Amino acid sequence: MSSFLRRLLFAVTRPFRAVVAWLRPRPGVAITLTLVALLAGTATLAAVVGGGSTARQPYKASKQDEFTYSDLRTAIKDKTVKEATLKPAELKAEIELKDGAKHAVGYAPTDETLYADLDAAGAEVDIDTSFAKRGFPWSALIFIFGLFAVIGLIIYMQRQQAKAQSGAHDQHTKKAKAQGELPAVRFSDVAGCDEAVHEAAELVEFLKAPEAYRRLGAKMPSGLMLYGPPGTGKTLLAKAVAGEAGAAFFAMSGSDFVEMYVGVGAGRVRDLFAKARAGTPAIIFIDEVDAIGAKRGGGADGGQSNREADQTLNQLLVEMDGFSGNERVLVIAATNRLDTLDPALLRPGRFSRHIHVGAPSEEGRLSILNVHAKGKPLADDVDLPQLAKVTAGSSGAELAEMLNEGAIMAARAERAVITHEDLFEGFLRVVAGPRKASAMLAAGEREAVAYHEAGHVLTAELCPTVDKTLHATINPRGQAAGFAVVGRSDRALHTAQHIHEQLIYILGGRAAEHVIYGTVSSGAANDLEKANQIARAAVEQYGLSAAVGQVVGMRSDHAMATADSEVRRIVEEAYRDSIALVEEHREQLERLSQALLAAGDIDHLEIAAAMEGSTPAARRPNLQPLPDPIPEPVAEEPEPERKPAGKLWVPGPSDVGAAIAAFRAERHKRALG
Ligand SMILES: Nc1ncnc2c1ncn2[C@@H]1O[C@H](COP(=O)(O)OP(=O)(O)OP(=O)(O)O)[C@@H](O)[C@H]1O
Ligand SMILES: [Zn+2]
Repeated sequence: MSSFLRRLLFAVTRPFRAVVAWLRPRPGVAITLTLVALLAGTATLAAVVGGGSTARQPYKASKQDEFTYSDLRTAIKDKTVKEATLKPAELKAEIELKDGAKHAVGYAPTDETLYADLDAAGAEVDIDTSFAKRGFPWSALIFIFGLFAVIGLIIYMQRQQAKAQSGAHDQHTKKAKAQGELPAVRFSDVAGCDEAVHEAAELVEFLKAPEAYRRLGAKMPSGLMLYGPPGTGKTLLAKAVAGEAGAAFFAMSGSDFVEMYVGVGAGRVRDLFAKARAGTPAIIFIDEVDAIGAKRGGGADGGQSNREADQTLNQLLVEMDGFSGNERVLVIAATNRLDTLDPALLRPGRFSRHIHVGAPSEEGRLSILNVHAKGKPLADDVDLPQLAKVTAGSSGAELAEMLNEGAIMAARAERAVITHEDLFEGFLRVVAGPRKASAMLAAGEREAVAYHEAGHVLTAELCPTVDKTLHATINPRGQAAGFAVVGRSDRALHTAQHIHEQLIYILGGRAAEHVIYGTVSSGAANDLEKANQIARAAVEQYGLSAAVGQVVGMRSDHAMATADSEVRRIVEEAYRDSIALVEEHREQLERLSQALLAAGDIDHLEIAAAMEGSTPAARRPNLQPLPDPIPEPVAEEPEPERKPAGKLWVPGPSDVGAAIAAFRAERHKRALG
């Protein structure tokens, strides 16, 4: 069989195979459908045989046959009919006269005596019930058509459902499926992960000039695995590889393969590779590869979806094993969790090259901000290096989103440029969600939240190894009633001193509530949980407890009891110090909470102003001396009429400060009235 024929056959039988594949795991549906089909088929057949439904047209004799109905009646009367065959389906009688002449004649459906009369006239009468020659069996055809329509509809609905589940990826997928795109993305668009870019660049050389490598016997790697936290630019990097190499980009997500019927996922893999091979050089990008490439067998969900994933994974491995090393096709897969992948995927010849795409460093964040700030008019007060500093822990996607949200804020306010305030609001939206205007807290609650957040801010200011608060708010956002954004630095300190201070800060909110009200609200439970986690890690992972010692991972009852009591001791000591710090700086606490109550949120300059009067000498002896807590000299612009009453407003470094102050005063009024 020629390959064309084979392909034709494949294409023609595809819908049937899809139906069968879909029905195979659903025996209930299959049996029901078969029963319905059998019943309906029998009913149709009966209707057709009975001839009940079709309107019958009397038989019309041809021109040559002049024998008419009245001739037949005459022949009956004369008893000259030898044989007669009645065909009620066609309202036709076939007559053989005794003289041997044969005729066909039509009769009326109302003619009920014809049979009896012929019989009485001594003719041999036969009734032919066959319907072969009657009109086309439309009802049967309509029925079959309807059956297919119903099956089609069921399948269509299933697909729609699967599509809805696989969500946003699908549109993207469809585009890529139709034909590989040639991305305009370049390596210069991928910032903050130079090592990953460097490694990927090698493969671009391979794709561009394979001969140079082949001459030396080098084989093109068939797969590249990108791994790292979400939003760090894995998709972007894969696109850039395609863009740099001038390769067609075919993208699919692992979940697209799985939420299909058994066998369809594997078919999609086959299609994808066939398309890519037809248009080399090509990049096949499989996002969320863990959806199909998770360790086989012992899956958590066990059942159907797993079998489907296994088939899809097998097909992927088969396709990759089929690479001869001459195809200029590179498969790039991305995952957040390398450790959950099936080892078969990571073997040489498959995804043997792994590139880590990690969360960006401060320097990396700055270059990502620069990339995405292109084409966005920024106000003079925007300080990208400062933003890179305060966004520690943010991914590239979050930074891009922050700039975008900032631009939206500026556009909404009909500003020509994007201000620092816009960007910071954008940042808060990304990390905590939009401000909840509807979820205003009751006055009492608001005050408690203000003290709580002020406690965090205050203790952070007083602890030298804890990063200082950049922004604190008691305006509910996302899930939180209030929170403090702390300028996390990238360093991970795990000294006893750092952990002690970190705990003082985390428990600072509870400490403030305790000092002011004597009780602690339920909203602070989360802090306690976090403090316990950190203390446990200090004891069990970092070996920071003398009583437990340097043994990691011991499991005796006694050791566990000792560890528990050590965790409790560490947390309690921190809480004690936290309360002491808050009590000693009650004045600053009051000023911070007053500022929060008045303005809703305060930034690092306002915090610095509220902290005035706190001196290193006033701090606990077990804390290191602090540097000056005021990070920047505060400008003294006299603009008293714009200040909201009773609030610590310190104008920012540029003239937007006035506008923000007015905006804040307005909001303040709304919040109170
Ligand atoms: N390193 C980076 N440089 C520039 N932009 C980036 C970077 N990382 C992320 N972005 C921005 O974030 C967007 C989303 O990133 P991308 O989809 O590549 O992340 P991902 O690592 O594939 O995420 P996921 O694991 O969720 O699939 C990109 O289109 C880009 O605008
Ligand atoms: Zn808290």
